[in-house]
Amino acid sequence: MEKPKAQIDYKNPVISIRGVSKAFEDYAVLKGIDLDLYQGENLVVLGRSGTGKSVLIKLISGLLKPDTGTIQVLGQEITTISEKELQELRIRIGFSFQASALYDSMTVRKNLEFPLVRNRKGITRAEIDKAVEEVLDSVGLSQAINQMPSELSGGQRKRIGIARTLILNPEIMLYDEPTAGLDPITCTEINELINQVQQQYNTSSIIITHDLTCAKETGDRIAMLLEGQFQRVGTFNEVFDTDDKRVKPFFDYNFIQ
Ligand SMILES: Nc1ncnc2c1ncn2[C@@H]1O[C@H](COP(=O)(O)OP(=O)(O)OP(=O)(O)O)[C@@H](O)[C@H]1O
Repeated sequence: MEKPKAQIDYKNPVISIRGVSKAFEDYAVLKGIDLDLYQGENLVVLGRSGTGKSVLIKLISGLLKPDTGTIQVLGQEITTISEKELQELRIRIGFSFQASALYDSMTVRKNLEFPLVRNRKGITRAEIDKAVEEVLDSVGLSQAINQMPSELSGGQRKRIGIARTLILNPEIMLYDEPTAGLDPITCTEINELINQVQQQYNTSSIIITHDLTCAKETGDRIAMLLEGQFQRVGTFNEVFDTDDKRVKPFFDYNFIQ
């Protein structure tokens, strides 16, 4: 799959992380990391299990505080803002987590309405219907509007989960393991959807994964987290064009071209 060319503003970071460290007890997970996510970019964070990818997402969303360093998100310093400012900022960020977290007892329509009704006070019935129809069309599942989540495949549930995030028009998307547990064809469809979202919604995204096909198909840049630091950052080919003994096996084991 050829990735469509994205409009990326490399002068405008929407997330800027500097010197961030995080330890639990005496176990140092992140050891002074620096990372920028640029406007319009898909940035893939790659790393083995337990390297701190989820900790990174929690730091960016303000669920965890770093021991040292600064984290600017959409121009605000997340480590020092108030709880109210943090709540407002989080509405501008879309979270697509491993478990799509749909409400099993609600139809697709109701699942999609939920974030709108909760976060957009005064929204009218007609506006809600229009937003639901538009977002379902974007993820290619208009026909599923009255279905229950249990009637959908894993890939379809993933799409609805992404739609539920997109309905609030987030400026930043955080995808945590978007292809986990999906078959290879469905993985490719989700990768295409991530690229389509980048184009259509002009989002800047961090995609956390250890799926190298996902990394290759979606990432404008890849940041490889190894031993608590981003050891390699660049395009897919730049990151893997190395004899680094910590990187090579990752490629050889995971990826068959
Ligand atoms: N709240 C916590 N308290 C103690 N240790 C934690 C906490 N959160 C994370 N850790 C530890 O930090 C390390 C990194 O965890 P993290 O969940 O970020 O890994 P990951 O890279 O996301 O892994 P995976 O790909 O398996 O999800 C792990 O060793 C984990 O045990």
